[in-house]
Amino acid sequence: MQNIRRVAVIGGNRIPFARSNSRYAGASNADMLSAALDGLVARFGLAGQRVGELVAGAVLKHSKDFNLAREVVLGSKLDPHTPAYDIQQACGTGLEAAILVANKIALGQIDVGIAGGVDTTSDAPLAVNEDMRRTLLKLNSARTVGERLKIAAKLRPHQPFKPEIPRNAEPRTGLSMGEHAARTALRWEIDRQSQDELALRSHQRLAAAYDKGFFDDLVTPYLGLTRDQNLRPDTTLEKLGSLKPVFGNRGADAGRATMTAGNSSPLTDGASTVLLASEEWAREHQLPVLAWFSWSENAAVDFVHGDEGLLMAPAYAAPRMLARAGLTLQDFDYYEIHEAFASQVLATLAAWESPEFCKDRLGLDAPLGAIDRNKLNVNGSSLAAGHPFAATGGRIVATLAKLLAEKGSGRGLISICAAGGQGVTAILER
Ligand SMILES: CC(=O)CC(=O)SCCNC(=O)CCNC(=O)[C@H](O)C(C)(C)COP(=O)(O)OP(=O)(O)OC[C@H]1O[C@@H](n2cnc3c(N)ncnc32)[C@H](O)[C@@H]1OP(=O)(O)O
Repeated sequence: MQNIRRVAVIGGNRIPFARSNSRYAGASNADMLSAALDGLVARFGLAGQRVGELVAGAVLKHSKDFNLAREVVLGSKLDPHTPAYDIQQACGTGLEAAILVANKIALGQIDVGIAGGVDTTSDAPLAVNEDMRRTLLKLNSARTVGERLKIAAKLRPHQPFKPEIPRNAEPRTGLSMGEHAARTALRWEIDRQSQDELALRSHQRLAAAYDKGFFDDLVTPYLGLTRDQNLRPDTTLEKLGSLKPVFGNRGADAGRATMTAGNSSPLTDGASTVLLASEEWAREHQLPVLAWFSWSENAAVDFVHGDEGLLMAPAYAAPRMLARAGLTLQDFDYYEIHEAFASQVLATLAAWESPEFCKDRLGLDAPLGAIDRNKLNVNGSSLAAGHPFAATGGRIVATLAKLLAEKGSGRGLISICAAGGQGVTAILER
């Protein structure tokens, strides 16, 4: 085995994120990931090149897309000898793809790789119900007309018309991401005003970043969109405060519900890609390094049997990563905490500030403490940009790497909560 090598983030490219069932309603995962990849290939002169590996994923995937990443490579200008495969780690997919690529580069197994992610809730896979599915499979394998007629005769009239539509819910609890987050918001007493303020800042900061051209070399226009469609530069605290709660608004605690369409990330379509390489590869190709991909850590919580919140795993992952890296929570210039919900970000920060949580759950003598909120999601995050599940990690890695490059030095923490009670965290440095 070779020595561990430094891993460079060279850059990223994504398409503007669109509201679900809107501008990209006619586009597939393959269309959008291809658009993001084409932009990356063009920006970094990768046409005709064999890249070490392309790792990508989608949370909602059609069965026909069994290796979406490879299909997208074959449709791109990359050398078709570029190996590619799909992964799925819920909303952590894009970051996990970057970690996998980075680890192979670090170990000397590849010199350059691309991480990608894409999702569309507009073109979600829709399955027929279980009875129908099994009947159709039997019909497909029947050998004679007689056999087919026998199987078809068993079909009940309602069967074909009862599709199974994918829900944004946990299979083990039946609760949606938002309903789980609402419980966590109550547990951590996250108030409505703080959530709305976080949402407002996300919109204001994303709009300001677009205005000053920050995304000019990170986002390529697609299907008529030049900016993220969910971005509302003119939203106000009053408007956000007037929205009705949409999660946690049933049952005994309905009166304490705080989560609205304004302080929850919206259902979104979009794709992102990130180019990672060894230092030597970057030098040979005369491409500047934006930042170094230095640490990562995953965690999972038992939200089924225990009282840990579904989206609280990053609160465990980040401290473990800090311990391994020999850093404190305050040793950062930027914090990129994925805004699945404003309440999720605020609950994570509250946990790190809590002496009880840090002692009982993390086994620490003292709380991790507060962060400087001015360093949090400085160019906005998922509340404003939207959250096409698997594409969010790539958006964040590219944004943070460019922030570090512009600053010239420093360190940034990435934290992404994921369905299934998981969390993916990483550190970029320059
Ligand atoms: C999956 C993982 O692994 C981990 C994770 O990240 S968990 C997160 C996963 N994502 C989710 O769960 C998605 C959660 N979001 C949703 O389900 C939906 O977006 C939602 C239920 C919250 C809202 O859906 P919706 O009602 O269709 O939203 P939408 O119509 O856009 O907004 C409702 C209203 O609020 C208004 N609004 C929304 N945001 C606003 C803002 N920032 N400012 C002002 N008004 C706003 C809209 O204008 C709209 O007003 P009208 O009714 O007057 O038109």
